[in-house]
Amino acid sequence: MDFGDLALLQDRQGRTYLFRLQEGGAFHYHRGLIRHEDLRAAGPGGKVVTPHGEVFTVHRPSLEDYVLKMPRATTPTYPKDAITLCLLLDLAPGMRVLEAGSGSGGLTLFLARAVGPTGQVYSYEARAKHQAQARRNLEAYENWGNVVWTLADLAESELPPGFFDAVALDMMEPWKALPAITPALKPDRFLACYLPNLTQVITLLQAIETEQLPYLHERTLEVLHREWDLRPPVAHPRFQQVGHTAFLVQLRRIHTS
Ligand SMILES: C[S@@+](CC[C@H](N)C(=O)[O-])C[C@H]1O[C@@H](n2cnc3c(N)ncnc32)[C@H](O)[C@@H]1O
Repeated sequence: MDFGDLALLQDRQGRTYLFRLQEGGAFHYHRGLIRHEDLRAAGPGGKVVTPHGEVFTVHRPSLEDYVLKMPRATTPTYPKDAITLCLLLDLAPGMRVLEAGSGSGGLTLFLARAVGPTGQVYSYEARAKHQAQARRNLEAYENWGNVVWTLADLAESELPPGFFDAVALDMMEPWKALPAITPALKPDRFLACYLPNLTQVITLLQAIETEQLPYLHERTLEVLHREWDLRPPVAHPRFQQVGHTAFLVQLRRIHTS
């Protein structure tokens, strides 16, 4: 861990602080100051103690840490959902995955890691400001050199036929983009949508039925993590939990009859 690297500090209560180490820099805490030089010396997995005796552990931020704390243009796909989308899309190294919208780049980071340097993420975004933030976030954390950014409305875009192994949609009205996307997705491969509202899920499924689009609705699910507070003799579910984030809809492309 060196100057210029991202560091995550964690206090004894589990609160975390994300920042970049700078030569001459300092982390200002209400109970004392910690020099970045001391964090560099402690290294990942090490400990530092403030002049007031406050103990922090030093870490490299995981992808989950980073996405939850990175600067935002829009709310990123929640990490528990992003990793489940990779499962629902059956992603593997070397695959080509289409994504919209880029938003803050949270899901892009997970997709890029899943398909790896031999794969490619084609990330579409309609708003320049959002795309710029997504690009900055990817650059700031991890760049496999495998993301192609396109500033365009996906519903209006021309896509190469039978080109993508998977499609991930985190956008308000994904059904509007299905006519453009469908010929571009390989048969028997997956399209998954991240939809906060059940009304969106219903509209999506109705559009598939009324427009007779070639998809099987495999499943719709929610990802629920129930965290526990374990400090014996205290041992119970945490009083504050992440509640609803979104519904994940898994569709499988079939042949047109
Ligand atoms: C909730 S955000 C996506 C967040 C992103 N998944 C992340 O993890 O940071 C939705 C984004 O979709 C974009 N969007 C909506 N409709 C679109 C379309 N038809 N084509 C391209 N982008 C679109 C919006 O501008 C917005 O930035």
